[in-house]
Amino acid sequence: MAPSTATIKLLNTKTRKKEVFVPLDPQNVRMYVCGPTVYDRAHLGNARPVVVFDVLYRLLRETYGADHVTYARNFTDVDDKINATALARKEAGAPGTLEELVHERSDETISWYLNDMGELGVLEPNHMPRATEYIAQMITMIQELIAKGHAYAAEGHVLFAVDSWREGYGKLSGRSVDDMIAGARVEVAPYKKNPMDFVLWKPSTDDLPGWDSPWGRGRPGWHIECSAMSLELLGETFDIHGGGNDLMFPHHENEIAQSCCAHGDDSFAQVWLHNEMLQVEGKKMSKSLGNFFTVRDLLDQGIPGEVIRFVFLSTHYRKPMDWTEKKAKEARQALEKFYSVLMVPGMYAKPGSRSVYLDSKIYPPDQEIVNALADDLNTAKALARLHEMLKENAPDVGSKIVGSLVLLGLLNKDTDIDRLSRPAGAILEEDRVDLSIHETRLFDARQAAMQSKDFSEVDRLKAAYLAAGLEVRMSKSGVELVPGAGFDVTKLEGL
Ligand SMILES: Nc1ncnc2c1ncn2[C@@H]1O[C@H](COP(=O)(O)OP(=O)(O)OP(=O)(O)O)[C@@H](O)[C@H]1O
Ligand SMILES: [Zn+2]
Repeated sequence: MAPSTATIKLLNTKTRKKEVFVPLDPQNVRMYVCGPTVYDRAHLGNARPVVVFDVLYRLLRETYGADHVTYARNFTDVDDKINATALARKEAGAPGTLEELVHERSDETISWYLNDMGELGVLEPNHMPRATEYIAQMITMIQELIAKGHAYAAEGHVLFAVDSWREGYGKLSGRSVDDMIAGARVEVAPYKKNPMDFVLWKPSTDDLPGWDSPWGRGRPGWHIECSAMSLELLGETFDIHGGGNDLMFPHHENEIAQSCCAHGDDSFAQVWLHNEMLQVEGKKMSKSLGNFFTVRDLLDQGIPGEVIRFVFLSTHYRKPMDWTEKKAKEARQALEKFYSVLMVPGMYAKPGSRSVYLDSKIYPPDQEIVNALADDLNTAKALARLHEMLKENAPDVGSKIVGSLVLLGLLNKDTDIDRLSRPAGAILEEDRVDLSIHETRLFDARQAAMQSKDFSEVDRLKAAYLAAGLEVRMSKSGVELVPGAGFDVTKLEGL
């Protein structure tokens, strides 16, 4: 693809200025984004940075070429909350050691996360490191920090000595160490030399996950994970570091302190980008406040992922936003219009199918949309431009809409462009064929059960069909499966 030529400008939290983005190496533009702690389903707030940085990833790929961008987003799989879930399962009688249950919980949460984010049209990053796979690198970095006088061991812990880097600490978030100490109300652990010192390593109990280290069996602190993984995957310096603005202090401030002190210069990330929070009645949506709903909740209510993504894109990433039904409705209507432009069989839509030809053809996006994104990810402006394009009569406007929707992550080769305009539960010819297979299967199972008197397979199938939103009508002459409003054909897969 011929890369488009827009100059990218980004508002750098570090300098508080909108700056022209100049990559360290245009052949390999590198971005690191702090990923989730994998203890439970992602709530809608957690999805906001994922979508925001996916838009940036797509823009960078468009600008520098898809093979010239490296994006890493981690999974934090060392955490008390994961341990607590595993412990609860163990107490409820689940088989396996606590360590195995911890691993199982992380695996399960990661697969939910990737599925849910996939529904929002999010591309998978090039690297998705799990903290537990980089413990050796973390230990090495901690040893370097101790050797350089930036960290000290005490009572099985290792702490970063904030006093050793007063000149740099607090710059990102705009705080001075003295103010921070004055404002600190936390009870200070006796092994800390300074109340602001933070944990690099801490002891672990025998039944919980832990690793051998020069300071005894223990586990890493959260901040060192990102410093070690970004170093390993992207190098000492890289272009962009992102995350929600709730991470700016202390997490990102601490990452900077660790990395700059370990590397011995003040390089690390060139540009820091922070998204604002998704809110509920003026407060951050968060697990601890309990004011959350998950991405999966919305998908289960029949709100397509594209609609959720569209709602995110309608607000600039640096502004707080909330989720409302009105926004979802408007997003759905807008997408319906854009997709309807594409339903020209043989042109964009595959004949007799609901998806778009994207495998073989490349549609360049509209330049004004690229420009809007290049201007500190002005997604709202990009969407406004899409609306304008609907009114244009130019012969290539359809292909530009396709290209722009692809760039925005609102269209891919699997998108069912007809879905939004179909009434909920409406069944297409292709799906009917599937149902007749299932009807025959249930019928045969019942015939067999009459002989064997073992109805377990019949019960299993019936339960699965009900769960997929089908009404099961059984009579002597046959079986009929009737889709209800909540029918979800994907739930029949793998039966
Ligand atoms: N309400 C929100 N709006 C936008 N981003 C959020 C919100 N809540 C968390 N994030 C972001 O989600 C990502 C994952 O964060 P993390 O795993 O720490 O969240 P969590 O502990 O599950 O969430 P919570 O903040 O609800 O306790 C981070 O980049 C964080 O900034
Ligand atoms: Zn991080």
